[in-house]
Amino acid sequence: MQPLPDLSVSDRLVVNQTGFTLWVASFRQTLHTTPAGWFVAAWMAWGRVPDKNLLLWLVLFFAVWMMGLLSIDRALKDGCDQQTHGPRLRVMAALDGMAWGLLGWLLAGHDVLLDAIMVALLCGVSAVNAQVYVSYIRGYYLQSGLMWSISVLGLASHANQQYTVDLIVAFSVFQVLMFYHSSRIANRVREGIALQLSNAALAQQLRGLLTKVRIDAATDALTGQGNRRALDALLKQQLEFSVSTGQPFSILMLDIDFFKKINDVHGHLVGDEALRSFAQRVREGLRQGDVCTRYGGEEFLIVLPLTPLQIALEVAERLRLAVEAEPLPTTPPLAITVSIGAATYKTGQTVDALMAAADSALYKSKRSGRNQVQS
Ligand SMILES: Nc1nc2c(ncn2[C@@H]2O[C@H](COP(=O)(O)OP(=O)(O)OP(=O)(O)O)[C@@H](O)[C@H]2O)c(=O)[nH]1
Repeated sequence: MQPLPDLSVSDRLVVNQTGFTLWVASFRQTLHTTPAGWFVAAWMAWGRVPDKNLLLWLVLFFAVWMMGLLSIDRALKDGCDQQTHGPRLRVMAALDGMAWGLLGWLLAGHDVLLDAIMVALLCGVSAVNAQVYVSYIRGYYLQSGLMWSISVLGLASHANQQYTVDLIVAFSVFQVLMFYHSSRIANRVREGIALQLSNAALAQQLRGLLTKVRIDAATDALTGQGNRRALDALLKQQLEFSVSTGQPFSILMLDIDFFKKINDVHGHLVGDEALRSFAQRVREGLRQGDVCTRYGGEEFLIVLPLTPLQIALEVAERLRLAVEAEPLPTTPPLAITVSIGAATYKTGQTVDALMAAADSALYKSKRSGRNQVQS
């Protein structure tokens, strides 16, 4: 069998494990057809071989068959780990091959018709198994190899009859061809599994990247809060919700007072740190469902779902006090204040009109001396 191209050791393990799992499931399926094989064998052999031998073979095969089913069910229940269940299931495959081989041994040398039908039956078993074991080809070599060698040994013990030699040659040619073709098909199947696995891994990686891109596209890089894009989507959503349910919602527009001075005195890096720290303090002062976004520069916009104006003013005042209460933990610590404009959605209003209302309330706060809340 050709080695698979471009597979790492771990990829190879995953491909082997997947192939093994597929084989176990198919192995279980095919065991359902085994009793049909017994029926054909018993019908052929009846009256030609001693009943005792035939019954012994049936009992032995039935035991192997039952053990096989139980082992497979146990493996499937346990998640089919190849390391754990591989050895036992390989033994089952070997016993299965031996049981069929024993049939060949038992029936060989009686008469030309019986032997020919028996070889045809074993070729059929081999052909079926070539498909069943296609994702786990080593199991096929084991199962059919044993079946072929034991039955051929049986036929060879009657090699004084010319037809048994012919049957040995025919069966051997058939088996070699089956091995050759099934190994090539198995290789294609393994390549298919490898391709599917790498596609699935790629799809998962892409899904992860897409989620990250979506989050990044809606997040302000400096403060980690929602950005303008997220705000627009959120406001649209809130407005639709409010229209359909009649529930109020409010927005708060926050602007740090004299922020320019911070940049001028301490530099832009400290200004950036102050923005991060301010955003965090605001975030900490909000309920779970409230959303803080960076509107632009040192302006932030908070969306308060299901909130009437009265409550919005209380939230705003609480935030204003929290900002004023202690300096931001920047280096150096900065004592700042914030002006806030509040507005509540009125039926029929557009998003732009609502924003304009909050903006003019903020302007009023600035005009009235800053560090206050207006609506
Ligand atoms: N460090 C930093 N500064 C920013 C950022 N975005 C905007 N700014 C600065 O924020 C300042 C805003 O100044 P102004 O609009 O004059 O407002 P202000 O000084 O806060 O005064 P009032 O708003 O009237 O109280 C400007 O100096 C901007 O450069 C940023 O991302 N990082």
